Amino acid sequence: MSVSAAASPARSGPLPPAASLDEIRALVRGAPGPDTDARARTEAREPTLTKPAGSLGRLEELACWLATWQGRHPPALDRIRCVVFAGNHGVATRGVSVYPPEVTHQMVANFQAGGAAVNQLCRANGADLAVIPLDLDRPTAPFDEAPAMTEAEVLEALNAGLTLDLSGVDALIVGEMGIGNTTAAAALSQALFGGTAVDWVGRGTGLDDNGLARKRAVVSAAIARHGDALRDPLEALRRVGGRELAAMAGGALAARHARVPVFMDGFICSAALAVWQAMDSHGLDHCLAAHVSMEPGHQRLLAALGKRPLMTLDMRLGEGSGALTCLGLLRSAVACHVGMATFAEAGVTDKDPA
Ligand SMILES: O=C(O)c1ccc[n+]([C@@H]2O[C@H](COP(=O)([O-])O)[C@@H](O)[C@H]2O)c1
Ligand SMILES: Cc1cc2nc[nH]c2cc1C
Repeated sequence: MSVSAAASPARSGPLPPAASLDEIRALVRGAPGPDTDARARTEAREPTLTKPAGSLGRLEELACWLATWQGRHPPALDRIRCVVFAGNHGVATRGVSVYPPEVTHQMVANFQAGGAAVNQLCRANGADLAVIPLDLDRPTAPFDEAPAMTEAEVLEALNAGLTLDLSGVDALIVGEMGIGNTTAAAALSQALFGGTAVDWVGRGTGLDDNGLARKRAVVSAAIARHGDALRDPLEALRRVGGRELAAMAGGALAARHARVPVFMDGFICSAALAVWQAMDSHGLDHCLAAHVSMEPGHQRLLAALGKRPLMTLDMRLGEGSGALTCLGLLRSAVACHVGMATFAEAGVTDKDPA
């Protein structure tokens, strides 16, 4: 009874690395928009399926959104790629995390050995995993004192995501690991959306009240230190972001160009990708908020981005874990849209047209 499959559009290979931040800006300006034909075909099929109109709630919207941003009808979620980027942060020396920076390296080894949450969640939810450590022996500069990265460094990190090969991939999850990176996410969120450190800074991996006060002071000092330079979103990413944040942003931009929807994970992932929406109000239209994390800044950030999370699971792990956990829901949306019989096929009487 399933809808007949339309030929998938040919996927081009990976994008070449950008040679400058201006080339990144040009990729944002030239990003493809929604596929209105695929959207129209999904919207036309949905009311013919054997259920009361609207009764599958958000699953109906999800099927339509997936088709729109995959650029094909019917949508598919057979091949999900999760890429976890890891980076180290100079700001981690400021007492802003309860874990020491060497945990980043140690967790990368754990990912590679298959022992982390992300490994189990990829297996349980049918996603493949790539782990990309980014210069772990070269932490970024402490950004309350100096820009976290040089232009060459942020470009290299952006390119780690931009050059991902997404051929044949139906959706992308970008995850991260980096001790200290909730401080970077808070500073970047404040740079992009305003407010105060109290609005954006949370306890991360578990700070006590003194630690929280210290972390707020570090973020406030960074915002004051960089001042008006933070008005340019890419410059904000360079000054108060981190390598794994830049790489996740690069991955989401590559996905837009490859017509691959992105399922956003927690606070750090959302802050990194927010750079594209700060540059272009439609820059994250191909990205969906899978869950809202316990880090309080995440709720505020999703509100600023106009995104309603699919689930609230009280998670605050990172690694792409929240997005991976939502895959069953997304696959449910596709399965119903693709596999259900229509009223005509099943001989079920439809409601009277109003
Ligand atoms: O995804 C989230 O919302 C999230 C919230 C709190 C912590 N984390 C993870 O914890 C690490 C950062 O925490 P912290 O306290 O060192 O800044 C980093 O590796 C993240 O993946 C992740
Ligand atoms: C152990 C550990 C695992 C993580 N995974 C993502 N962030 C993390 C932070 C810590 C501390």
